Amino acid sequence: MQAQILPVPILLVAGFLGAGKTTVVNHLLAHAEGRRIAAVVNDFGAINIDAELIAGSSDGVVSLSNGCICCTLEGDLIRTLATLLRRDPRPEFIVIETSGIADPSDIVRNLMDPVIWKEAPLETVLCVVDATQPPAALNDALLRSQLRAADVVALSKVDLADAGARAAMREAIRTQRPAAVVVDANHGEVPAALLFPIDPDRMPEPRDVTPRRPATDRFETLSWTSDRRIVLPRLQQAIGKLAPKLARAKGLFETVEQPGRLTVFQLAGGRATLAAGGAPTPGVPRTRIVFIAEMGALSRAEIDAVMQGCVEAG
Ligand SMILES: Nc1nc2c(ncn2[C@@H]2O[C@H](COP(=O)(O)OP(=O)(O)OP(=O)(O)O)[C@@H](O)[C@H]2O)c(=O)[nH]1
Repeated sequence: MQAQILPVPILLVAGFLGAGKTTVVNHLLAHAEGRRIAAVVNDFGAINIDAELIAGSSDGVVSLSNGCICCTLEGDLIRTLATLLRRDPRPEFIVIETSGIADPSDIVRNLMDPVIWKEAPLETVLCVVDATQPPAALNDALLRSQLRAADVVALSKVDLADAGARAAMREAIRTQRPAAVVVDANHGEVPAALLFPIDPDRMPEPRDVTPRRPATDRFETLSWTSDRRIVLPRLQQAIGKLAPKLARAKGLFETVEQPGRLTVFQLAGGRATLAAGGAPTPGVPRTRIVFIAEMGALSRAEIDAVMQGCVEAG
């Protein structure tokens, strides 16, 4: 007798640039508690930064010691899912992190492919919303489309927002998406019970998806790499100059001040942070930064000119 193959539920994680999606996915992977989770992370530039933040490792599939795996979405989502479903052991849950500039309804439509739906039905759409942003930010068309698709909304960065701001944001979310459950996600923590099904045999209902709207290229991504090290005070000055034009930036680099180890740089919601990263990988450029801006806000020449001034002399 052939063993029954259980469907593998999919959790889709949406949210605006820098909202905290990777932080939620990281938390899920780090607290998998025996669940074999496969995470598909989105890489928005030529540089594979998300995967590195998750596992401290690079290229393609990363296996974690707790049985979870992680891969970047390269090209076709359906093909990536088919590859994951063929793995032995098979994942029990799949988490897909969408790009911060994606309308999730496009991905939901793809996931309703009948073959994929049978094997890996979309269980939950989670939208991560930055609690430090003003509630009016939810009026943005892209954010609205992300909220509209959500079953669960996770408020991120609640540690940085006061009670009044959090309540106002919750209210604004409820107005736009009354059907969603809204929870606080402190440093990426969302209760697993809200994201994964209790009954593995129950198939989720197919979803209504709004008709496809023509895609508009609203953001552009500019990647900058160098083999030279960053001079930190110069970078801080440069980011101050570029920040008003940026929707998001993140990077990994070695600094003159701390040679031999990487620094992780993040700019999200207008807030820049630096954190310690792992060891540099031989053969990989010392400085890798991805900048995302609204179309036309920032030119490649401007990035080049500003960033050239931030690295040590050659
Ligand atoms: N203080 C605080 N910082 C957070 C929290 N969640 C996320 N962050 C920070 O916010 C920044 C962006 O978080 P990410 O998880 O990378 O955001 P993202 O949505 O995956 O970003 P993109 O994929 O680039 O759109 C990082 O510097 C995180 O450390 C939180 O709950 N509290």
